[in-house]
Amino acid sequence: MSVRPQEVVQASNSKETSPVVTTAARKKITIQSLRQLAHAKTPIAMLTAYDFPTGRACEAYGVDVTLVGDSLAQVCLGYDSTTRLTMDEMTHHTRAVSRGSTIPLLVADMPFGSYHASAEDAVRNAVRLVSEGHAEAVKMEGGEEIAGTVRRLTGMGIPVMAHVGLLPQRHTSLSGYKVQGRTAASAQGVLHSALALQDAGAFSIVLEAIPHRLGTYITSKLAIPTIGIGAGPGCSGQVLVWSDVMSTWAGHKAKFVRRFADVQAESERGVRGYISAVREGTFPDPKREGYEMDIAEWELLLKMEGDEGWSGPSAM
Ligand SMILES: Nc1nc(=O)c2c([nH]1)NC[C@@H]1CN(c3ccc(C(=O)N[C@@H](CCC(=O)O)C(=O)O)cc3)CN21
Ligand SMILES: CC(C)C(=O)C(=O)O
Repeated sequence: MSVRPQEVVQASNSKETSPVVTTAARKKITIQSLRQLAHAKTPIAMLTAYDFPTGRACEAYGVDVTLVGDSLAQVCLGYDSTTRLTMDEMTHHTRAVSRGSTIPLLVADMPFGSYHASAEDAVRNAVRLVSEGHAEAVKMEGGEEIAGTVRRLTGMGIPVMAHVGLLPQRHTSLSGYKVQGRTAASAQGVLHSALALQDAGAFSIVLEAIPHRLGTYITSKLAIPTIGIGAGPGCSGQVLVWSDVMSTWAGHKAKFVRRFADVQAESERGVRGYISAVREGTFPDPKREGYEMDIAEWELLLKMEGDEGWSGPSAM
């Protein structure tokens, strides 16, 4: 049925020295190989996934980093904000993605509220995403105020991807989803946050919705890879939400979104085609989509039921 992860790993067991990822031969993506990609100026491709098939697709088609983003709340679970997402939901979906994922680095978002109340809370919840969810790293939104938490988690061996710029979990206090770093003072704030988070041990950092010049500038000032979403081509890599890439998200389209496929149109074609065939009686076709029964057994059944000569419902 499906390609087993083991077979993919064996196929990639070549002696290549370059960490460059191809579909033919791929090695496990690690924090070290991401750093090598960034230093070689080979852009890193990160994409979100929310369940087993999307995790499998990221793996099979060559994504470097698979993110179980808390956009899960909106694009999969139908909540109006990422702040509704619970640890139970994030853990459940991360575990599903992990079943289809071995090669990409698997990162899970820390849900809103799961890392703010105390360092103990952050540790417990991050550990849960790793041990129960099978995530390899966690992502957290915030600046200097979460540096202590980042230090605590990295210190105990849980890799942290930081996230600065537009912080969707704070859309209420920020009065909406707004581009950040447009003034010199705001840009300096984003840069200093990024530096503080790198200093606290973050292995990579998402830059969301900031001017592209600032994305390039921050990337040049950091030793760790930057992953941009609406932060320009000068970042070490890019990330987008699966449902935006596939055109399956019917809600708001941010300026940074590019739709690379129209899965929505294909879904409509499939659903409408199925309904029409059912209503027209052309599905199922008993020859192609049905099962046969030995005629002697059939005659015997009719005899057992005292229904010899039965020739279908119209004869009743
Ligand atoms: N489908 C989807 N894609 C995402 O990228 C995404 C989610 N959902 N949900 C969680 C967060 C929310 N995100 C968002 C949401 C809206 C904007 C947005 O509308 N930005 C304005 C900026 C306007 C301005 O300040 O000038 C835009 O028009 O791009 C950006 C990021 C990113 N994340
Ligand atoms: C858009 C990415 C960076 C994210 O945080 C999410 O998917 O929630």
